[in-house]
Amino acid sequence: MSNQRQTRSACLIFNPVAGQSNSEQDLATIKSMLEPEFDLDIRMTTPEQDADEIAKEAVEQGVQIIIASGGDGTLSAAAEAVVGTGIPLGVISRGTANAFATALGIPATIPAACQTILDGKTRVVDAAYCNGRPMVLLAGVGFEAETVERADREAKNRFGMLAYVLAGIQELRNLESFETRIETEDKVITLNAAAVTVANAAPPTSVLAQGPAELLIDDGLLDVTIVAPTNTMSAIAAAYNLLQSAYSGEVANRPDTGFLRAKSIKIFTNPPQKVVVDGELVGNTPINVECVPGGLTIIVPAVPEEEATEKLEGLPNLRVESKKPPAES
Ligand SMILES: Nc1ncnc2c1ncn2[C@@H]1O[C@H](COP(=O)(O)OP(=O)(O)OP(=O)(O)O)[C@@H](O)[C@H]1O
Repeated sequence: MSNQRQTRSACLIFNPVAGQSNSEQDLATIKSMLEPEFDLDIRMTTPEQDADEIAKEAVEQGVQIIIASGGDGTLSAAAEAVVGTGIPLGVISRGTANAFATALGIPATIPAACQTILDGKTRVVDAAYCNGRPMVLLAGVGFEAETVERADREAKNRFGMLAYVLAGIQELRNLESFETRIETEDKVITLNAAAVTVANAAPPTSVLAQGPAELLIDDGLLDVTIVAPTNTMSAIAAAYNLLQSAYSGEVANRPDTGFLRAKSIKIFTNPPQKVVVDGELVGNTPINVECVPGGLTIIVPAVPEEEATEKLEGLPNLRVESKKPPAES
């Protein structure tokens, strides 16, 4: 094959143990689609060297595009490393939850994600810094952090997405509220809460981020959702209401749920609470989250993802045949 069409250089960061699929097959598919168009420098993550380190190295070496392929951990780490660099990030999601791709409107299948990268349409969106650390999706204080800690690797391998749900249900039993002080650029709010989430972008399944009707990723602002149920039953009802808000585009309207929008958010709690940033436990409160308008350049579908009305691809023994239109009588 001639190399004439290989014009763009791209670093492909690939986690060989992400998700539950066959990673050799996944890599072969990615290579077959991208190699005709890109000069691909493929780098595997290892337990010692994660996507963050590899992406930073590639940025220093002046790579044109970074493509990350793995679960949410790999994708978030690579995205965080390119915040503020202007280097476009391509995303090929192969994880358990695929929250990152869903939040950014990137298709979840490997062929569709590769096609998106080949089409090469970029979109400049916001990012954020949480305690000085880059953040792309959200920071969770309290409940969400406890849930992430519970959904460990072994459980994720066994149960996939269900691991998070099971962890969430277990956590609901120990629901505890804490004193919270939220400071924005123009307000100081004090209240009791069980979960406070600061989101730049979030998939609908990040229920605790769904207070507002819609999370805008390019408005220069962050969305705070506060959930303050007083018992397990109202926690379940609040979560259900938030899930509805995510899918219906209406604001959460229960008295134990609140939301606000700001550019800069400080959160103090008593007692200190665990904090998760983009799915990873990073420490305890207090946190200071600052929006970075236009901080991330992401490769997105040329036509925004429509709600699929049909999806059959991947089903065992699949065969689809077109029927002849019925003869007019
Ligand atoms: N070659 C490797 N061998 C073993 N572990 C690895 C390797 N490369 C990366 N890891 C580990 O994989 C984890 C990141 O996994 P990633 O988020 O990509 O997938 P996942 O856990 O399947 O997805 P999700 O977060 O969506 O559940 C990190 O903890 C990292 O240390």
